[in-house]
Amino acid sequence: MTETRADQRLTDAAGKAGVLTEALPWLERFRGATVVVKYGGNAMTDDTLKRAFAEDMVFLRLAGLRPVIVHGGGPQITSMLDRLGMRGEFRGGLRVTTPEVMEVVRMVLVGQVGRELVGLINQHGPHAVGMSGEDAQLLTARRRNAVVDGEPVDIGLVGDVDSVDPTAVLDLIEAGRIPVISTVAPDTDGVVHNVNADTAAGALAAELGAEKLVVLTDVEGLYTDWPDRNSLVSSLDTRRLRSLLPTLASGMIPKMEACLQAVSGGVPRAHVIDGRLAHSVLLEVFTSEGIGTMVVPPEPEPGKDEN
Ligand SMILES: Nc1ncnc2c1ncn2[C@@H]1O[C@H](COP(=O)(O)OP(=O)(O)O)[C@@H](O)[C@H]1O
Ligand SMILES: CC(=O)N[C@@H](CCC(=O)OP(=O)(O)O)C(=O)O
Repeated sequence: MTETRADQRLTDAAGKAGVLTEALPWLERFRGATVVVKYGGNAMTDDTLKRAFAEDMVFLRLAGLRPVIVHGGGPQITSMLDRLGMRGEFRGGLRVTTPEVMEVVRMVLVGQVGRELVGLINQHGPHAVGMSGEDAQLLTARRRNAVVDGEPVDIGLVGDVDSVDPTAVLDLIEAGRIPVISTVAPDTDGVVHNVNADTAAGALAAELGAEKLVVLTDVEGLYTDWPDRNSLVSSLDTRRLRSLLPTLASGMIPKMEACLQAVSGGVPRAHVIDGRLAHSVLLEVFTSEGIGTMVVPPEPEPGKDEN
């Protein structure tokens, strides 16, 4: 029997309704939940993708969730350093940050990348407010002692998160806003440090008691044997992640450390997803299958209480 145009319309309509009804249990479950979304610089190279990301954040907010965005901007910083004739270098996935590089990092993250995201979201209404780790003592940094290949290395003004004061973020969330956070932060002496955005997102998700941490990047998820494309892992617990961490390379290190910190700090799930796919956040949050790699707490062993 041949399918008529009317049959086709009915099939399409049923498919669309199916997408919406599949979202219903997740809408119920995540209503009021805080979701920290880390938007990596490598996933924001395309204007269409950036607009889709902004739509997703507004969608989450209007669906009753409480999105908090922590953005990166590594490639954007590198491109500005190039334009200024300055040399950039990474050690162990972190940028070596001299005082001169720090000025560029702050200018690009706060003044360029953060502003652009706020602007894109606010094309849909007065939702987004930008802030940096410097605002209202949101983040206090502690200089990071990096170790690469077992050797201590000086990577300059790179900070770990020493403390988080989430008051200003909570105020914005309560007011119905979407905080958009740039990850530069002063130490206790007021010296501004460059904090990796994954690191900051992990710490913030734990401190806010988020329901989820979602990290958008430019790869499908975590490959246990990178770059073997057959080694993509859809779910792993923190115990397995801890044992994998020493084998990971470059940008994946801070990302998976952030997932580990968030889940160990009480966040039930952390996800690394492909930001090159338009609306990947909606697919992760509102579909039963989800996408990317999910990190969860380990099943408790009998008689043990461990994260
Ligand atoms: N085990 C791994 N699984 C997935 N990606 C990996 C792995 N090891 C290294 N990578 C690299 O890490 C990159 C993501 O990190 P990064 O470039 O810092 O992204 P972002 O700008 O989103 O923070 C991937 O594009 C990939 O090239
Ligand atoms: C210390 C450190 O490496 N800081 C990062 C901050 C930006 C960032 O994390 O950007 P992505 O998320 O796009 O990688 C940097 O200077 O590139």
